[in-house]
Amino acid sequence: MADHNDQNLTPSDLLLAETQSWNQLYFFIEHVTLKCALQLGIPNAITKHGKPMTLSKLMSSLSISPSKYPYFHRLTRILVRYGLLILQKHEDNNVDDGDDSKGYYSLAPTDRYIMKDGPWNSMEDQDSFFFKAWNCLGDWFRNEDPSKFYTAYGDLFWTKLSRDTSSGNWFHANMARDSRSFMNVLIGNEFKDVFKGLTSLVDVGGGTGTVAMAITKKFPDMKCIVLDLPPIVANLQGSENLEFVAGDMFQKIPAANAVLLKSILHDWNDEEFVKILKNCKDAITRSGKVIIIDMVMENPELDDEAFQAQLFIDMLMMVFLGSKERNKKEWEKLFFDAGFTSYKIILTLGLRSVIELYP
Ligand SMILES: C[S@@+](CC[C@H](N)C(=O)[O-])C[C@H]1O[C@@H](n2cnc3c(N)ncnc32)[C@H](O)[C@@H]1O
Ligand SMILES: O=c1cc(-c2ccc(O)cc2)oc2c(O)c(O)ccc12
Repeated sequence: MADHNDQNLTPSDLLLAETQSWNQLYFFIEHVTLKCALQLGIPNAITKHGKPMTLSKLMSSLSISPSKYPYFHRLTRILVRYGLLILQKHEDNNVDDGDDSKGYYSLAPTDRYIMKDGPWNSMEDQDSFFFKAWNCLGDWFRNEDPSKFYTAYGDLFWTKLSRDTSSGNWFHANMARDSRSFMNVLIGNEFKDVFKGLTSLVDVGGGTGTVAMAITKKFPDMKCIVLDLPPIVANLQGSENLEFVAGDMFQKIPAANAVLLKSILHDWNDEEFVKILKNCKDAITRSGKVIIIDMVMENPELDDEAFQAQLFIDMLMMVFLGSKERNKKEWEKLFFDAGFTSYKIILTLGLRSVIELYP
């Protein structure tokens, strides 16, 4: 007797549903195997070796006993499936011995971003902090807390970071890596026009200054201020054209030609968003502008893989901050609610867009 749920499914539907349910229920294994690769040091071992390496050489470089070969090749097999590793088969690969793992393993191009020095890969040392907030997400939909992070910690994200030095350092180090990577693309070619002609700029929520340092290096005549919370900038040393200012963007933003907001507005709800932008409007000159670097959801320029990444980060915003990523219509409404008259989406670089906002 077919289960009542199956009665409308054909046999092939049932078999497809089985495959889909395994993939949906066990999708987390991609994350587990990536973390395992990081934990074992596979990317660094291959990078250090300097060229593709056989499985046995990889195992010995990782001090993994040959007795684990029957298991280790299954880990590398799934890492190849996920596109984290590339397997180049031996020319004379003797497929008769059934060992399809023979060949040379190298890192996929994306790994150099994810594994070696990309942002957000040092979750190892923040396993509990980062992943605890994700557990039992359903609980949050049944309570009145502002975010799942609050449900997990009894603290808002920024409050917790300012109180917990190691998590705060982990977070700001990752934001700095994200900024270094993004600014290399933005300033490294013709997109530097965004900052052209500016004599002063305030990087609001500029963290430890990675973006501001990149800008002042490229534009030495520009005076840059990094505004961030006291615990973040307290011990940071500025330079001739870079100053760290402790403050609260909800209170006041120092005056300048332009204000930069990178990965800021997606941290806040609509009311807070408008408050920040109103303070930005008060800070810039009439001929000035606000430069926003953030995601524009449902961006037709982006492919499905990028859209999925944006959905992940939107979930991240919901879980950690109770905030959201916004589509073009949502951005535009809040720009006008904050009293700005016009804006331009200058360009899209990967997941994020550069938007200029005019008073
Ligand atoms: C997601 S991080 C972005 C950092 C940096 N803009 C970047 O993209 O790398 C958000 C920043 O906003 C800062 N922040 C949070 N609340 C703030 C406030 N009330 N006033 C100023 N900065 C604040 C945080 O300390 C953090 O550095
Ligand atoms: O954990 C994050 C990650 C981001 C992030 C990652 C990649 C992007 O292309 C954009 C943003 O941003 C965060 C953020 O703004 C925040 O306040 C907390 C956590 C994260």
